[in-house]
Amino acid sequence: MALTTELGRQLQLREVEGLLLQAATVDNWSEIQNFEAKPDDLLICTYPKSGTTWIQEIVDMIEQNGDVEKCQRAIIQHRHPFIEWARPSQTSAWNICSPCNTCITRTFPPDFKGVEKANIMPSPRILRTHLPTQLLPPSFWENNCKFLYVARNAKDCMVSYYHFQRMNQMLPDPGTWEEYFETFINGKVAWGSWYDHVKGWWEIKDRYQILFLFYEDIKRVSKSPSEEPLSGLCFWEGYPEEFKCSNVMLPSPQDPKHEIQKVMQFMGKNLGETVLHKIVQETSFEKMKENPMTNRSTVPKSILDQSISPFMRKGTVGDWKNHFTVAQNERFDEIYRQKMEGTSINFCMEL
Ligand SMILES: Nc1ncnc2c1ncn2[C@@H]1O[C@H](COP(=O)(O)O)[C@@H](OP(=O)(O)O)[C@H]1O
Ligand SMILES: CCc1ccc(OS(=O)(=O)O)cc1
Repeated sequence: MALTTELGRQLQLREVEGLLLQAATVDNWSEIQNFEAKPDDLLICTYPKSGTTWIQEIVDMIEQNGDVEKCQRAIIQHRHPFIEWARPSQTSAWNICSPCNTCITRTFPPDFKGVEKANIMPSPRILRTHLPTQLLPPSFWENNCKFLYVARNAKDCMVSYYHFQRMNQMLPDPGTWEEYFETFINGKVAWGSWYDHVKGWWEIKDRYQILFLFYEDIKRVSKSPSEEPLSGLCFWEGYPEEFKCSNVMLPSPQDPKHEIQKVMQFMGKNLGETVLHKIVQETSFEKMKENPMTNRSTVPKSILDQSISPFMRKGTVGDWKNHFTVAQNERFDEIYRQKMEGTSINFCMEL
């Protein structure tokens, strides 16, 4: 009982092949590695905080042909099994009750492991993971499954992960922003280094059935001028100066449904313009923040404390500018250049 909640939080990560994962995941590692993928599985893959929930909702809306009611059937965490997810064992030392700070017998609501959920799910299955390529259960490669990878620029990812670790009682306390900056660039966070994760998936994208998307592209195209107020000055993010104007309707620089259309085609679906437009609207940050099936409001405060930071926090591109000092930005850019040397991947850091 002498363990503090803080120490309990630090104990929650352990290494597999040099990469930090949740202890409960490591405890179930052989079961996860032996997971049997099927040829018609679609696996949603992301580094944490890259827009997983967003792409899950987009994929589900496509799968359900734009039927909002059907997407309300369950919380998003239950719709697409998280294959490496396992609830920590209830008597583990780190299951210390956060309100009383002493009790270790507190029970979590029953939950199936990700692999168990996937095993009882009818095909075609849509699953999700944060695993890097080298730790993915081999059956996904053997069965030539489809992978949908979403990448987000490292700076915004770091900021989002920092706030997530502040509010997620199942992950280590991030410490100060300065401390977390070091932790993140050294890859000492759950699911490891952002650089290795993104590079790993990018490098194999042409060898397998991988649709590789960027958070920033989905964000950019998810905003259409027709949804903007028609009066007053318009300062649309991402628009060149000459497009900023007052009281007029302007053409969109890109089809707002472009990225969603790519996902639809990848999934082998064919939905009309009206349905695509509905999907764009229903998966906006504002809608998803209010939606109890996506905003994590059903997760107990003892796990996700949204009074510290909401799960649907900002949903923007470029929030890093509100966190990085000039010195941190320069240091980050230099480290980024070294770590990403030789890759052709390009990220947009602001819209
Ligand atoms: N519909 C949406 N549009 C834009 N961003 C979204 C979104 N839904 C979730 N997000 C953002 O995606 C991040 C969470 O990613 P994940 O689902 O992988 O955990 C959060 O970023 P921020 O913390 O920057 O706001 C969250 O706000
Ligand atoms: C593995 C730590 C973790 C991650 C996400 C959680 O909540 S949710 O699945 O995003 O609702 C909880 C714990």
